[in-house]
Amino acid sequence: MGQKKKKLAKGRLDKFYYLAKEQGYRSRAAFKLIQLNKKYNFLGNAKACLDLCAAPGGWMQVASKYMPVQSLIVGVDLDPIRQVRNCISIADDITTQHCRAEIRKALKTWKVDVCLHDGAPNMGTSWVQDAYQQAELTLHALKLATEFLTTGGWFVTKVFRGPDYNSLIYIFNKLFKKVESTKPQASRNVSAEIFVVCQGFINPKKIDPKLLDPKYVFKEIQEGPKKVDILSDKKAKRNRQGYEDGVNVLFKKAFVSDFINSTEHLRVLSANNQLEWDEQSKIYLEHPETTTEIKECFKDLKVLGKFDFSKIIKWRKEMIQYKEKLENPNAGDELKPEVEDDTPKTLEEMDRELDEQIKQLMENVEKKKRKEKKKANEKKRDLQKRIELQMHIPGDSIQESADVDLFTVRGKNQILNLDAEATILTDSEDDENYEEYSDDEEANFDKDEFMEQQIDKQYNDYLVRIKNRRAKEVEKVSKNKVANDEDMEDDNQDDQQMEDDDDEGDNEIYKSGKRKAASIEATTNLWFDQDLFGSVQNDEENDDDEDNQEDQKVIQPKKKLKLQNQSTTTTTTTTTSSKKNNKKEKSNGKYQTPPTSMDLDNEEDEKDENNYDNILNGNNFEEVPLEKDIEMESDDSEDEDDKIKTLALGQFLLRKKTREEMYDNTFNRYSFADQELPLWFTDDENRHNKPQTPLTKEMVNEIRQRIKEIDSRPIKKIAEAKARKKYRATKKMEKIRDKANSVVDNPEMSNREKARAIEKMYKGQDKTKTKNKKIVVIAKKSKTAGGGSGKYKMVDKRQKKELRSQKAKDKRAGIKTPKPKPRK
Ligand SMILES: C[S@@+](CC[C@H](N)C(=O)[O-])C[C@H]1O[C@@H](n2cnc3c(N)ncnc32)[C@H](O)[C@@H]1O
Repeated sequence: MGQKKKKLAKGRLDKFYYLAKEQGYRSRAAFKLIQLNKKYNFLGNAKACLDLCAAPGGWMQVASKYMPVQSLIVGVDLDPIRQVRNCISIADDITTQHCRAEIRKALKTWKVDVCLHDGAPNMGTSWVQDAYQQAELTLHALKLATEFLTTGGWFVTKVFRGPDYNSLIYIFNKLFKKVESTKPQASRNVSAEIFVVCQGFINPKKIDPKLLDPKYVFKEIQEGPKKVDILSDKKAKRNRQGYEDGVNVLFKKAFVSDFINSTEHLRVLSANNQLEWDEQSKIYLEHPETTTEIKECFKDLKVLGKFDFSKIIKWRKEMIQYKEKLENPNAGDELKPEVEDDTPKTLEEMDRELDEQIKQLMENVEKKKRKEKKKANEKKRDLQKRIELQMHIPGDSIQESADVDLFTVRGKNQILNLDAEATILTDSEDDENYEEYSDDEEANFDKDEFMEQQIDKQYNDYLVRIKNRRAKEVEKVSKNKVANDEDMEDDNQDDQQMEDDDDEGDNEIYKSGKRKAASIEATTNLWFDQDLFGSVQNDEENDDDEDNQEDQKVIQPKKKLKLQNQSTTTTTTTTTSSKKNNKKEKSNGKYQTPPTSMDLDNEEDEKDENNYDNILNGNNFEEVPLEKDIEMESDDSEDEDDKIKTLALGQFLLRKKTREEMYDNTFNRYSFADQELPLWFTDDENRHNKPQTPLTKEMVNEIRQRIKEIDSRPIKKIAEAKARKKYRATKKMEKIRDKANSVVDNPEMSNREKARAIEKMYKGQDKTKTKNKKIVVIAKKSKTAGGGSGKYKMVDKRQKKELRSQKAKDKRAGIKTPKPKPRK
């Protein structure tokens, strides 16, 4: 059990272990030989191979696989080797003479091209002892190799990097032309093993036995290789290959206290194989962090991974703190006063602190304000949406009016307390709202109010100027024309209205009240102008219409009409209003549809002038078309163009982004006719506020084209029938093709017969050809048909019958009937 654990700890079950299992190799060592052979290819041409220390036979399996068939492979090991295909195995100690004789027996007169050695003596005594035993075993293997290797043969051996490594390399170089040390991938990095590939066995006639005597060679080498001059090779090359001495060569250990106290603790970890618990470090053993895992890790540092090292390093940190605590138990308490600094603060510092606190508070207040503002905005947006979704009727809720107030432009009346409403401000909820504003904001309102006053004054002046000009023109006309009573009356009314206007201009309270009333009405109208209320409105209007049928004209407040125009901006559906209707309205000349197209631009000025006239005349009324007309028009079904426009607009509703864009575009801050707007602004707004539909000519054309395509499609049943017909035809053709193929493949038929048969099959399939109907002329009795002069076939019922019976008779008798000649 313990051994198994050790194996797992060293991570022995690596990829080569699994690969060996998968590929049926008896040991993972097989891959070492595979890799060595891949590099040097010593097995490819070898006819005989001697594998020393071969159990359990992994290398033998590889040799058998890579060497040519029927080559000789002999494996020797202390342990018996299970039979490997085409291999001879010997169980013996390679250091003995008996083994030598056994090998000789197995090889007979043969010499081997390759001698392999992967021997590992029983380890576990001490590192130095193990290394020596390994070197000794290698030398024994070399001895056998020199005996059984053919000239130019290969000797591949495992060597442990240790003090005797260089001695071995020295000997190899004496006996082989080329010696190379290599470490195949399959050999673990943590292992001190290395493979030496010696190629080109020199096969000297006489080899000094001392060269292969371990005790002598290793001793002599340590004392100085120059003394060993067995082969009188004076130029002994110094081998620079292999691993440096000192690195992974010797088993090194250090004390745990060294690791903890050293400033180069990482170097201590990397340079040693083990950390030992000395007297000094025993204090750490009591610490709860010194787990058995940590202790195990210290036993073999070379097998540790990154995670283990990080654990050890963490442990070291804790131990240092622990040590400091042990050495100076009051260290923690001494630190406390430094943390809680009770030194009195200077005035400056206190000031700074206060400033910071104030700043923080201010920021919080600002944040709160912003949040409230945002909330109110959201509320308003929500309300607008609710109105849009017809979930809410403006003016119904008290809450809503408060919100609207908060976001409407504050008229001067509210601020200056000039009108009745303004006086109420002092005790109303508006007052509370007003108090929310800071001094700066109040100053801003004062400025705004002043500016508004100025603008209103200028605008009134402008109106007076226009009024005067108009009056002069009227005067001129009246001089040239014969003034009738009606005109006179109108003028008088105009004058009266002008006077009234003037009065109103002076009386802001009156004006504002009137405007407000108009605005409320406008808002109501705007709401009920939506399509949803169309029928209701029409019904009502219808009723009115009945009352006013005789007059043929109805008079509506001017603002209502204007806001009806505005309402087109808030509802997209109004854009689909009938083109026909527009035409009718235009022809009517009394009412114009809301400015839905650019064509109306030219007419706008004229219209505006009329509006101004109305304002000047104090009418505030405008002629509108008959309600009857509107009703009739609205009853008409939508024509093609409107359908197309609706469809095109509908496309914008499909995507969230375009839908919301369109939705947003229909709103502006004046959509609901904010109260207390300056007159000049509302006038201007009415003139320019036009619905902006995102439709383009291309889009409309595209939809039109699409509808055309849909219209041109056949009805479903016909299309299905056609498809069925086509399907049947294709099936039939497929069948014929199969038959034709079988005909083509038929070896018993001649080409001509094949062609004829295929032609017959395809005959009648071409539906494009019209059938030539045979014209049969049946002459009645002796009469000739048609009386034509050309050849024709006479068909006589009796003759036909006779001919048929004659044919049958002839057939039975085996006579070929001649064709009857046509009668002329
Ligand atoms: C690492 S194993 C060899 C694995 C082998 N190359 C393979 O691929 O299966 C080392 C072998 O050397 C053998 N060995 C050690 N000392 C030996 C000796 N003096 N004579 C023969 N075999 C020996 C051990 O019995 C062991 O089976």
